[in-house]
Amino acid sequence: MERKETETDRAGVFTLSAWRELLAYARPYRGAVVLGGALSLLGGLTGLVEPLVTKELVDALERGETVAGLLLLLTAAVLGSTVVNLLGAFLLGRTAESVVRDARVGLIHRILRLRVPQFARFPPGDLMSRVGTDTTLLNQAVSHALIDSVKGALMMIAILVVMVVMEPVLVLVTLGVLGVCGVLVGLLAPFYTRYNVTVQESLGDINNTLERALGAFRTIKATGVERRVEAEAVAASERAWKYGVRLAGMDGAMGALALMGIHLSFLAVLGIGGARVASGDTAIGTLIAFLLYLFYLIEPATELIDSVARFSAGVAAVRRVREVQRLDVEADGTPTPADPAPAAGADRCASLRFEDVVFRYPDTESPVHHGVSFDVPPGGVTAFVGGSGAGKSTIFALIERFYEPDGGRILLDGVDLGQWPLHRLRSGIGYVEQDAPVLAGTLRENLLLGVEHATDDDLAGVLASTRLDGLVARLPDGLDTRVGHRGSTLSGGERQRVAVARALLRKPRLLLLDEVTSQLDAVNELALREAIEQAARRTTVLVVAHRLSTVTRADRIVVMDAGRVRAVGTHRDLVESDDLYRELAATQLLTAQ
Ligand SMILES: Nc1ncnc2c1ncn2[C@@H]1O[C@H](COP(=O)(O)OP(=O)(O)OP(=O)(O)O)[C@@H](O)[C@H]1O
Repeated sequence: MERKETETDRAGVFTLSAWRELLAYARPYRGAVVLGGALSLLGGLTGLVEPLVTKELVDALERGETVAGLLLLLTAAVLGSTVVNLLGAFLLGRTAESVVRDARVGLIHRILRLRVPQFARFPPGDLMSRVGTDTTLLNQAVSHALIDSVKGALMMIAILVVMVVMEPVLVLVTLGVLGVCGVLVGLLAPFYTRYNVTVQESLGDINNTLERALGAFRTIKATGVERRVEAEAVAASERAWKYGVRLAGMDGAMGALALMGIHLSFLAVLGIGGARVASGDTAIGTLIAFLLYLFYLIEPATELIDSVARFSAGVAAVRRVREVQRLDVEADGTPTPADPAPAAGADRCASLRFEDVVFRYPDTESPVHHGVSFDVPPGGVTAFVGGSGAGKSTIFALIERFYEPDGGRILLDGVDLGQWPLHRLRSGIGYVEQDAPVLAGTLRENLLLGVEHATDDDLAGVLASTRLDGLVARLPDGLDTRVGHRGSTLSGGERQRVAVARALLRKPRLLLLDEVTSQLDAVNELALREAIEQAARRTTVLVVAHRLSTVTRADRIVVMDAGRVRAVGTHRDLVESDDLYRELAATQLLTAQ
């Protein structure tokens, strides 16, 4: 599968700006981060008292003194550091979870409000993996990379300071050995980053492949391409496995290097320190305490190395999350509770006017509309007919403001569409898309989508007019029957009628119906046509239809041809005046009505 070049590919991952982006996520929680970090540090520092007390204890034993007080102090230090560590870890863990929640909430908010052209840039599977997997990696980056690296570095500094105070010569020995291991880890780090990015991209590829296939499950089966889809997903899984294994190897190597460094330092300190004890330059208690501190370095050193790993995974995730957050969203597409009630006159039929509208879809060569003009007075049925690709559905997409025209004007009730608050505009429109989508859930949920306030009488009336009442009576749980993924347990015609019923329940001022009778039998088509004509008494209805039989009774018919309005009139007018329409009528209706 072809993969788009992402910002992550172009920018590399170990950049300063990546750190800044991570910090930006943690900024709202800086209080908690500082307190949690301070507690963790304090816990670590409290633990550092233990070797010092141990040294005192050994010295006291050597001098034959009583050690009960020191033992009590030691116990208090252990308990104190445990409690403080626990509090710190909880606070930091909670912060990391909060950062993930914020990122998810932000992404969900943004994705649902994306402008339609922006949404088309990302496959849904990719967007979902950004909300799910990438935000989880963010947790790792914040809790491990950001916090643990700072904490680990501070702890190491604190421990080294204590060690310098105790025995500077042995610190030099320790740093020499640890330095060599640190350089080796540094050499491995870029590989770790690269492997991590590949694993994440491969996971995204699996998601995309499956999402594409599961979205058209029956087509995949009917065309027999299960093996090909499987091969694509398996190839991506293999790639994730291959690089995952390399990462596991790197993880092991980096951890082993850190441990080896500590152990080699231990041996070097034991050798050189032992000689210094023998020569009387160092007390035995000091050497024991020093060696204990050396082992205390294991935790912060491992934390630091772990942060490198988590950070490299997290930065790519941050960038993928940010890519979505930078996309354009609609300013006011959804109503808020504070929005005022609909304006006076909102129950009137809408009037519509297209004035010389020019429109080209983003990233396409030529316009779809080359100066489309027509007038629709309030009420009645206006039908759009014309060849496939003439630009009929695009008219509806422009009315809903999924796209903005490149030229000309569209006026609703005499007001330019751009002047309408988006949610106010859409709340007055009932729109049924060409493939009449039905969502997973119950029939009732589908019908009441966006019209939760509809009364039982409204519902019963609409069910009767769309002839869905018979279906509801047959279903085991009536309106509460689940309709499957994308309404898969309904027939095509039933799905169309559910979509129309949902639009009618909105009691719209403008009803846009795109090919809503294509899958209906003659009886249901006639019934739906009557329901639409009834609705046209209180609503302005626009329909796109391929079958002329469905629109011959329309109040006006707009004939479109290659992005232009060719003629407008009633069926009778057009049969007389327009060649293309007459031809369509002759082939479809056989006899002009
Ligand atoms: N999102 C899109 N991006 C790019 N081009 C598009 C997009 N949607 C439609 N088009 C193109 O715009 C042209 C007009 O499409 P439109 O859906 O408006 O035609 P139509 O008259 O409704 O056709 P049909 O009767 O087949 O549904 C077509 O050539 C189509 O390929």
